[in-house]
Amino acid sequence: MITGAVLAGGESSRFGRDKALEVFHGTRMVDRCVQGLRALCDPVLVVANDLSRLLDVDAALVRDIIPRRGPLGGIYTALFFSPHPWVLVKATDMPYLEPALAERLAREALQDKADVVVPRTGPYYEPLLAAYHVRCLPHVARCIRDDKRQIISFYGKVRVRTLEETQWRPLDPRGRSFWNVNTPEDLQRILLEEET
Ligand SMILES: Nc1nc2c(ncn2[C@@H]2O[C@H](COP(=O)(O)OP(=O)(O)OP(=O)(O)O)[C@@H](O)[C@H]2O)c(=O)[nH]1
Repeated sequence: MITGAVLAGGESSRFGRDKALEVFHGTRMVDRCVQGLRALCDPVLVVANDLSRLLDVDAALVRDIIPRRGPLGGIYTALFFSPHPWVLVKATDMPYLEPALAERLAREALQDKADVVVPRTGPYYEPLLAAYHVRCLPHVARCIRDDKRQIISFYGKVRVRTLEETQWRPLDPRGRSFWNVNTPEDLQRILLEEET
Protein backbone atom coordinates (compact mmCIF):
# COMPACT_ATOMS: atom_id res chain seq x y z
CA MET A 1 0.00 0.00 0.00
CA ILE A 2 1.35 3.39 -0.96
CA THR A 3 -0.08 6.89 -0.69
CA GLY A 4 -0.16 9.16 -3.73
CA ALA A 5 0.40 12.89 -3.30
CA VAL A 6 -0.16 15.58 -5.90
CA LEU A 7 1.65 18.80 -5.07
CA ALA A 8 -0.66 21.57 -6.17
CA GLY A 9 0.14 24.48 -3.90
CA GLY A 10 2.41 26.53 -6.09
CA GLU A 11 1.99 30.18 -6.97
CA SER A 12 2.07 29.56 -10.76
CA SER A 13 3.66 33.00 -11.08
CA ARG A 14 5.45 32.15 -14.32
CA PHE A 15 2.33 30.57 -15.79
CA GLY A 16 0.12 33.53 -14.91
CA ARG A 17 -2.85 31.47 -13.72
CA ASP A 18 -3.29 28.36 -11.61
CA LYS A 19 -1.49 25.49 -13.37
CA ALA A 20 -3.41 22.87 -11.38
CA LEU A 21 -6.67 24.03 -12.95
CA GLU A 22 -5.33 24.33 -16.48
CA VAL A 23 -7.21 22.05 -18.84
CA PHE A 24 -4.94 19.77 -20.87
CA HIS A 25 -6.52 17.40 -23.38
CA GLY A 26 -9.90 18.02 -21.83
CA THR A 27 -8.93 17.34 -18.22
CA ARG A 28 -7.53 19.65 -15.55
CA MET A 29 -3.89 19.02 -14.73
CA VAL A 30 -4.69 18.20 -11.11
CA ASP A 31 -7.32 15.65 -12.16
CA ARG A 32 -4.93 14.03 -14.63
CA CYS A 33 -2.43 13.58 -11.79
CA VAL A 34 -5.03 12.16 -9.42
CA GLN A 35 -6.23 9.71 -12.07
CA GLY A 36 -2.68 8.63 -12.87
CA LEU A 37 -1.80 7.96 -9.24
CA ARG A 38 -5.11 6.33 -8.39
CA ALA A 39 -4.22 3.25 -10.42
CA LEU A 40 -1.51 2.48 -7.85
CA CYS A 41 -2.10 4.54 -4.75
CA ASP A 42 -4.73 4.66 -2.04
CA PRO A 43 -5.38 7.23 -0.76
CA VAL A 44 -4.45 9.98 -3.20
CA LEU A 45 -3.86 13.30 -1.45
CA VAL A 46 -3.86 16.69 -3.14
CA VAL A 47 -1.70 19.04 -1.12
CA ALA A 48 -2.02 22.81 -1.39
CA ASN A 49 -2.41 25.88 0.74
CA ASP A 50 -5.60 27.30 -0.73
CA LEU A 51 -7.92 24.31 -1.02
CA SER A 52 -11.05 26.28 -1.84
CA ARG A 53 -10.30 26.18 -5.57
CA LEU A 54 -9.88 22.39 -5.46
CA LEU A 55 -13.09 21.40 -3.69
CA ASP A 56 -14.42 19.37 -6.61
CA VAL A 57 -11.25 17.32 -7.05
CA ASP A 58 -11.94 13.65 -6.41
CA ALA A 59 -9.18 13.10 -3.82
CA ALA A 60 -8.41 13.83 -0.19
CA LEU A 61 -7.53 17.50 0.09
CA VAL A 62 -4.79 18.32 2.56
CA ARG A 63 -3.65 21.78 3.53
CA ASP A 64 0.03 22.65 3.77
CA ILE A 65 1.09 22.52 7.42
CA ILE A 66 3.72 25.16 6.72
CA PRO A 67 2.51 27.26 3.79
CA ARG A 68 4.56 28.86 1.03
CA ARG A 69 7.67 26.72 1.45
CA GLY A 70 7.59 25.39 -2.10
CA PRO A 71 7.35 21.73 -3.07
CA LEU A 72 9.36 20.64 -0.03
CA GLY A 73 6.57 22.03 2.15
CA GLY A 74 4.09 19.96 0.16
CA ILE A 75 6.20 16.81 0.60
CA TYR A 76 6.38 17.48 4.33
CA THR A 77 2.59 17.71 4.57
CA ALA A 78 2.06 14.60 2.44
CA LEU A 79 4.44 12.55 4.62
CA PHE A 80 2.86 13.92 7.78
CA PHE A 81 -0.67 12.90 6.81
CA SER A 82 0.08 9.72 4.88
CA PRO A 83 -1.53 6.64 6.42
CA HIS A 84 1.21 4.50 4.82
CA PRO A 85 4.98 4.75 5.27
CA TRP A 86 5.62 5.41 1.57
CA VAL A 87 4.31 8.31 -0.52
CA LEU A 88 4.57 8.53 -4.30
CA VAL A 89 4.84 12.24 -5.00
CA LYS A 90 4.00 13.97 -8.25
CA ALA A 91 3.85 17.65 -9.13
CA THR A 92 0.60 18.86 -10.61
CA ASP A 93 2.46 20.65 -13.38
CA MET A 94 3.69 17.36 -14.90
CA PRO A 95 0.90 16.40 -17.29
CA TYR A 96 1.94 12.80 -17.96
CA LEU A 97 2.56 9.74 -15.85
CA GLU A 98 3.68 6.56 -17.55
CA PRO A 99 2.02 3.77 -15.56
CA ALA A 100 4.98 1.39 -15.94
CA LEU A 101 7.35 3.99 -14.52
CA ALA A 102 5.05 4.80 -11.60
CA GLU A 103 4.70 1.09 -10.92
CA ARG A 104 8.45 0.62 -10.92
CA LEU A 105 8.94 3.48 -8.45
CA ALA A 106 6.29 2.06 -6.14
CA ARG A 107 7.73 -1.45 -6.37
CA GLU A 108 11.26 -0.27 -5.58
CA ALA A 109 9.91 1.81 -2.69
CA LEU A 110 7.97 -1.04 -1.14
CA GLN A 111 11.12 -3.15 -1.07
CA ASP A 112 12.05 -0.67 1.67
CA LYS A 113 15.77 -0.67 1.02
CA ALA A 114 15.98 3.13 0.96
CA ASP A 115 14.24 6.27 2.19
CA VAL A 116 13.87 7.91 -1.22
CA VAL A 117 13.43 6.28 -4.62
CA VAL A 118 14.07 8.87 -7.29
CA PRO A 119 14.67 8.76 -11.03
CA ARG A 120 17.72 10.46 -12.45
CA THR A 121 18.16 11.93 -15.92
CA GLY A 122 21.86 12.12 -16.62
CA PRO A 123 23.21 13.72 -13.45
CA TYR A 124 19.91 15.34 -12.47
CA TYR A 125 17.43 13.99 -9.95
CA GLU A 126 13.72 14.12 -10.75
CA PRO A 127 12.49 14.82 -7.20
CA LEU A 128 8.99 15.84 -8.29
CA LEU A 129 8.17 12.32 -9.40
CA ALA A 130 9.66 10.19 -6.66
CA ALA A 131 8.78 8.05 -3.66
CA TYR A 132 9.52 9.22 -0.12
CA HIS A 133 9.40 7.27 3.13
CA VAL A 134 8.06 8.82 6.31
CA ARG A 135 11.62 8.40 7.69
CA CYS A 136 12.44 11.51 5.61
CA LEU A 137 10.10 13.65 7.70
CA PRO A 138 12.59 15.01 10.29
CA HIS A 139 15.14 15.75 7.56
CA VAL A 140 12.56 17.58 5.46
CA ALA A 141 11.50 19.49 8.56
CA ARG A 142 15.09 20.56 9.19
CA CYS A 143 15.46 21.86 5.62
CA ILE A 144 12.25 23.83 5.94
CA ARG A 145 13.39 25.26 9.26
CA ASP A 146 16.72 26.25 7.68
CA ASP A 147 14.83 27.79 4.74
CA LYS A 148 16.42 25.43 2.22
CA ARG A 149 14.14 25.33 -0.80
CA GLN A 150 15.71 22.63 -2.94
CA ILE A 151 14.00 19.29 -2.52
CA ILE A 152 17.29 17.44 -2.85
CA SER A 153 18.76 19.40 0.09
CA PHE A 154 18.00 16.52 2.45
CA TYR A 155 19.05 13.68 0.15
CA GLY A 156 22.51 13.63 1.74
CA LYS A 157 20.94 12.72 5.08
CA VAL A 158 18.91 9.71 3.94
CA ARG A 159 19.33 6.57 1.87
CA VAL A 160 18.61 7.42 -1.75
CA ARG A 161 17.96 4.76 -4.35
CA THR A 162 18.13 6.12 -7.89
CA LEU A 163 16.33 4.82 -10.93
CA GLU A 164 18.91 5.60 -13.57
CA GLU A 165 18.05 6.66 -17.10
CA THR A 166 19.05 3.26 -18.45
CA GLN A 167 16.45 1.78 -16.11
CA TRP A 168 13.55 4.17 -16.71
CA ARG A 169 13.96 4.85 -20.46
CA PRO A 170 12.56 1.45 -21.46
CA LEU A 171 9.46 2.28 -19.39
CA ASP A 172 9.04 5.84 -20.69
CA PRO A 173 11.12 6.20 -23.86
CA ARG A 174 10.47 9.93 -24.33
CA GLY A 175 10.67 10.75 -20.64
CA ARG A 176 7.24 12.33 -20.84
CA SER A 177 6.55 11.67 -17.17
CA PHE A 178 9.17 14.31 -16.36
CA TRP A 179 7.94 17.01 -18.73
CA ASN A 180 6.77 19.92 -16.67
CA VAL A 181 4.97 23.15 -17.33
CA ASN A 182 6.22 26.41 -15.94
CA THR A 183 4.96 28.83 -18.60
CA PRO A 184 2.18 28.87 -21.22
CA GLU A 185 4.96 28.39 -23.80
CA ASP A 186 5.95 25.11 -22.11
CA LEU A 187 2.41 23.88 -22.64
CA GLN A 188 2.51 24.85 -26.32
CA ARG A 189 5.87 23.10 -26.68
CA ILE A 190 4.48 19.92 -25.16
CA LEU A 191 1.52 19.97 -27.54
CA LEU A 192 3.93 20.38 -30.47
CA GLU A 193 6.21 17.59 -29.18
CA GLU A 194 3.21 15.29 -29.05
CA GLU A 195 2.75 15.71 -32.79
CA THR A 196 6.31 14.66 -33.62
N1 LIG B 1 1.66 21.82 -1.60
C1 LIG B 1 2.48 22.69 -2.14
N2 LIG B 1 2.88 22.52 -3.41
C2 LIG B 1 3.73 23.44 -3.95
C3 LIG B 1 4.18 24.56 -3.22
N3 LIG B 1 4.99 25.30 -4.04
C4 LIG B 1 5.05 24.65 -5.20
N4 LIG B 1 4.28 23.53 -5.17
C5 LIG B 1 4.05 22.57 -6.26
O1 LIG B 1 5.32 22.06 -6.64
C6 LIG B 1 5.41 21.91 -8.05
C7 LIG B 1 6.58 22.69 -8.59
O2 LIG B 1 6.33 24.05 -8.32
P1 LIG B 1 7.16 25.18 -9.06
O3 LIG B 1 6.94 25.12 -10.52
O4 LIG B 1 8.56 25.12 -8.59
O5 LIG B 1 6.53 26.49 -8.46
P2 LIG B 1 5.13 27.15 -8.75
O6 LIG B 1 4.89 27.99 -7.54
O7 LIG B 1 4.08 26.16 -9.10
O8 LIG B 1 5.35 28.09 -10.01
P3 LIG B 1 6.13 29.50 -10.06
O9 LIG B 1 5.39 30.46 -9.19
O10 LIG B 1 6.09 29.89 -11.49
O11 LIG B 1 7.54 29.22 -9.55
C8 LIG B 1 4.05 22.38 -8.59
O12 LIG B 1 3.25 21.23 -8.78
C9 LIG B 1 3.50 23.25 -7.50
O13 LIG B 1 2.08 23.27 -7.45
C10 LIG B 1 3.73 24.74 -1.87
O14 LIG B 1 4.05 25.70 -1.16
N5 LIG B 1 2.88 23.77 -1.39
